[in-house]
Amino acid sequence: MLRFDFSFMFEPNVKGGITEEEFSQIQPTMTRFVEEISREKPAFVKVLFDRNLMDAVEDLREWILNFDNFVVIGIGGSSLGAAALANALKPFDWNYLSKSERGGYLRIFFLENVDPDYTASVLDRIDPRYTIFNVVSKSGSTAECLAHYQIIRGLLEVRGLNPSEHIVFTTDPKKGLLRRIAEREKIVALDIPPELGGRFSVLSPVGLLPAMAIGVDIKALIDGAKDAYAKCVALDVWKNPAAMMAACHYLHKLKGRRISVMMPYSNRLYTLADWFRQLWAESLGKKYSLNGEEVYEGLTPIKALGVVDQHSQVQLYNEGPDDKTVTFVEVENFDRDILIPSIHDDEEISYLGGKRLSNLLRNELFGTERSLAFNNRPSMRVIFPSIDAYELGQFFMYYEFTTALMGKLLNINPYDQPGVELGKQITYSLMERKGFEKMAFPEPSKRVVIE
Ligand SMILES: O=P(O)(O)OC[C@H]1O[C@](O)(CO)[C@@H](O)[C@@H]1O
Repeated sequence: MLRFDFSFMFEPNVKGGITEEEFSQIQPTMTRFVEEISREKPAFVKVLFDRNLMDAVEDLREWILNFDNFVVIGIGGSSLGAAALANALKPFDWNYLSKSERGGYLRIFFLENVDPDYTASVLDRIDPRYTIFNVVSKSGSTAECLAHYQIIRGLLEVRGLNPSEHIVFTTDPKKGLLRRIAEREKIVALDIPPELGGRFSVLSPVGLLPAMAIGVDIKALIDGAKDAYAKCVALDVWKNPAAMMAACHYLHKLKGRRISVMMPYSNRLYTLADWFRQLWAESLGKKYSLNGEEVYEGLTPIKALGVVDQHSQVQLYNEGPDDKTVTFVEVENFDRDILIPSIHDDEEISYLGGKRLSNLLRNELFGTERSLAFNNRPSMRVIFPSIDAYELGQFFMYYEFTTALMGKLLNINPYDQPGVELGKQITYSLMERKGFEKMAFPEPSKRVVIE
């Protein structure tokens, strides 16, 4: 099981940390909110116990494994979870390996951003004859996804390939354009439960299908999440990692620490921080409270990579404004390790000889953690005994539950994202989408441009 170390979130370990009194005051509230959420059973919990969703993915296994390439076409919650899984659970050279070296599983590519250079370079790398395109969109109307969908449709058409043999949708079970096209053209379509938000959907077919295609043990993923959920509903806050994380981040927010840095000391877990960023930002950044008051609430998620960002960000974390909490993500056992040979006796280098690279990485984490504590900057650690599907499943569940608790503490709705719509509508207007012609939007009356 993942472990959590909150020591440096608290006094006396960190001056200005959480006091015992502050924590005991919030404990009854945390217990009440844990009870409420376990009673409410939000969609991200229900999805774990919906066997049909997993079966629908498993039913496609034989078909999917015929292909060589799996291309995820989606953005935000429709791609970040799958990208985090692929990056964490597959070696960095996965796409360069042969099919037999991949154990019969597929290469994986992501078409998220509509950057033509990037999209073209991905399409250069895949032969559509041996490719399955997974078009993932809960709403079925996201412009980036639909643009990429039409591009690959065009590609299949010029190759005389049948779209229903190379495309699988993941979308709303009833609503939206993709569902309509699926019915019209008999294209296979997996369901995203209607009440499940994109950023909470990694443990649904949104994440499970790509994960299966690259050989991830999706049952272990769900089992990890279920075992974490069992801890998330513990009423004793001291035994409940999600309640502890929410209480600590909330109490530090009250102390002015609104910025949440996630700093994995692992390249494989770095993309998890991207998934966390959407979850935290889109769930907690809300203009209105549940009572309709203007609150402009939210905590700002920032990602950093250990140890690389020790050499770029830590100066700020230690000596800049005291407005952050840092979450280190530690790996205890890496799949591989390297012994540093002793080449020179010079004092500046000899101490590294005979040591393991993982040893250096871990001591760098501890060094940074202690330097923050020395500067009275709070931090916590999430500890992965190793990196596998079971642990990833836990991580997703702990953070989804923590986010739900933060929504209660901040008195906002963590499941909607009204603030993303205006930008989309202005884009529709600029792209001359029917019905958006009259969109008025602010133009700078005073232009300040340096040519
Ligand atoms: O799955 P969809 O509906 O294409 O949306 C993709 C993403 O866009 C958002 O709606 C934000 O614009 C996210 O909430 C969502 O994860």
